[in-house]
Amino acid sequence: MQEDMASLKLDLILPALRAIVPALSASRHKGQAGKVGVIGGCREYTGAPYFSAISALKVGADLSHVFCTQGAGTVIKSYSPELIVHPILEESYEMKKEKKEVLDKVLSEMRKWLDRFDCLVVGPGLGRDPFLLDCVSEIIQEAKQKEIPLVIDGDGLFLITNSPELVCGYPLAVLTPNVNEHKRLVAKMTDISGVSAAKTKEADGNDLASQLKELAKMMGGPTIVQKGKEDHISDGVSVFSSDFFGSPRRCGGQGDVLSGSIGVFMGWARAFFAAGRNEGATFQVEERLSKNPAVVAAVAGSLLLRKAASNAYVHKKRSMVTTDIVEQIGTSMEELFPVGI
Ligand SMILES: NC(=O)C1=CN([C@@H]2O[C@H](COP(=O)(O)OP(=O)(O)OC[C@H]3O[C@@H](n4cnc5c(N)ncnc54)[C@H](OP(=O)(O)O)[C@@H]3O)[C@@H](O)[C@H]2O)[C@@H](O)CC1
Ligand SMILES: Nc1ncnc2c1ncn2[C@@H]1O[C@H](COP(=O)(O)OP(=O)(O)OP(=O)(O)O)[C@@H](O)[C@H]1O
Ligand SMILES: [Mg+2]
Repeated sequence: MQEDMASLKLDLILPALRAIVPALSASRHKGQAGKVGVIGGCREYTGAPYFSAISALKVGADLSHVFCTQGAGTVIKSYSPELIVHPILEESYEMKKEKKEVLDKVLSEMRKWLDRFDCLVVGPGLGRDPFLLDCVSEIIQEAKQKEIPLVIDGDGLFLITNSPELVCGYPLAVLTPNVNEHKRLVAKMTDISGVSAAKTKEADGNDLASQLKELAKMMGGPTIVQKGKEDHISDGVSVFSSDFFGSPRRCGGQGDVLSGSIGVFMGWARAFFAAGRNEGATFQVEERLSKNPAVVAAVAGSLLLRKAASNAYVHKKRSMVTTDIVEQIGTSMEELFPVGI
């Protein structure tokens, strides 16, 4: 383990994490517990944006939207009546109008909603169509101007690996790379920074955790959750490892549950910090838990996903799939963040 990496103790961090979760109360209106937008869903992938968006609702957001392509829209709607689905994106192969016209239309549709979101999750099942990614780059830039938090996952990481300037310097971004995505990001950033060939070679090695803080520093703002057997989380200042619970099943889609969950915690943590409530006694319990809301949200999301995966595994063992994890989010939330505390 890296020297300055803090291994979090559950009993010490739980009071602080519980403090950011809003109370349930009849005096709160719809939307106050969170509105999340997921940008993803294309010809190939409809499961990933669904997992991310439905997880956001089950963690406790009031509204969860998906922005996807036409073809994916009907499919995602059929998975769940809970999601608000906007089939506004277009891939090159299905485009019948000029690119500029389509881009303007996508942006004008997106602008109707953008201000309302507490967080945008960009990338689960987005695909890699170049035109679609150009549209998403524009959306990211508008979201940044409005200071909307971003969780970047899946093909969103492919996009920002090719164009890191989209998120470098933006502290309201959380990047959630898996091992492959992390290696690609390290290679790109070391290349840009002119780090020596020897260092770049390190990016191919297994010691990814030790590169994490350096990577986060190079990106100068975003918090990075490097997913794996343990999740390592860094904003370039602190590095935490989250090795709570988890399961030995590696079915696809667990990262999508994580991204949607972090999206909700990000909105909650930001509101909590903005109100200055992190200065209170509860939040001092674990001094080492960061004062950066993005890090707090990442730690909470990782803890929850790993708890839900562990619970699902107890019931389903080898047949456990991501739908089983989604079903366990409610129980896991209640075990970690009981209503009424
Ligand atoms: N149901 C759905 O709709 C889902 C859709 N999804 C969406 O798919 C899109 C692409 O995402 P991705 O994760 O498949 O792409 P990427 O990271 O390039 O991995 C590709 C290959 O790399 C390998 N590999 C992966 N992890 C590794 C590891 N830890 N250690 C070592 N190797 C590892 C492994 O290769 P293999 O073992 O097959 O050779 C893997 O197959 C993205 O939009 C995402 O959101 C998913 O969310 C799942 C559910
Ligand atoms: N070897 C492991 N042991 C225990 N938990 C793991 C392991 N690998 C990943 N996880 C958990 O699963 C989560 C998702 O990580 P994973 O590497 O599967 O992401 P991903 O490839 O992006 O997933 P997805 O299939 O959704 O795209 C991590 O946050 C981590 O908590
Ligand atoms: Mg993924």
